[in-house]
Amino acid sequence: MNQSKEQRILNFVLQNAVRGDPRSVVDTIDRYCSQKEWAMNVGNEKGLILDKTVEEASPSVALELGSYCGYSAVRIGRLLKAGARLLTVEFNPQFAAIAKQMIEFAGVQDKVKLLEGPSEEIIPQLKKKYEVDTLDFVFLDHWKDRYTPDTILLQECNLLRKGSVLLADNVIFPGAPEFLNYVRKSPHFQCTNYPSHLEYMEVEDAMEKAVFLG
Ligand SMILES: O=C(NCCc1nnc(-c2ccc3[nH]cnc3c2)[nH]1)c1cc(-c2ccc(F)cc2)cc(O)c1O
Ligand SMILES: [Mg+2]
Repeated sequence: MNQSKEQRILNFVLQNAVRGDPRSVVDTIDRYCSQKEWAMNVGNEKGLILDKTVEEASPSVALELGSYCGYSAVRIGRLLKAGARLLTVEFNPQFAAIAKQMIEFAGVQDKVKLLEGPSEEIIPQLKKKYEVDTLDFVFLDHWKDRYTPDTILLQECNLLRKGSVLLADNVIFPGAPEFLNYVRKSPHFQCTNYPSHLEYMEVEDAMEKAVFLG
């Protein structure tokens, strides 16, 4: 049975990156996806915006929606301070299996935990089952039509506190117009747009930061 693209990306990392070195895993995925097969990792250009936002937020507890191959989980995990943790949600079992191996190879498995299931099921479990009080940082990179309902769900579950930082990928391409409209109109969010490009392409894209005001 021929391999999936995600399996090919993982194999390329296992053969070409340095085990335990998150930077080499991220760079190796970017090399493969820019030279051989495009894939929907956040990429290095938007990845630098992600890095800066994570460093500024310096989260103790972070959530990622949409693990895919684990590229941004590794990217975020490498920046977390001692004792901090990232919970990353993936509902596609094939993607989850790849992401888990990517996270372990990169050596960030002590900081990053992959939760398998739909975000609408996992988010309401975060407090009780995963011992989360509030989230300091949320990276939205899953299905674009889930950004708004999940942002509302995070509020309903009291998972955001004054200063919680949401960062959303792809608000231009593929686009998340409803989410932009929601957070920019809401008195509970302070928004900033970061123009960029679609990963590995010269197509316009952007990330949106929305800080919860309480
Ligand atoms: O669909 C995307 N990302 C989402 C994957 C995912 N990985 N996991 C989930 C999940 C996780 C928990 C969930 N719970 C409920 N739905 C869920 C969906 N979704 C995506 C697509 C593109 C893209 C650009 C240009 C094209 F021509 C085609 C595609 C670019 C990007 O940067 C993306 O992030
Ligand atoms: Mg994305």
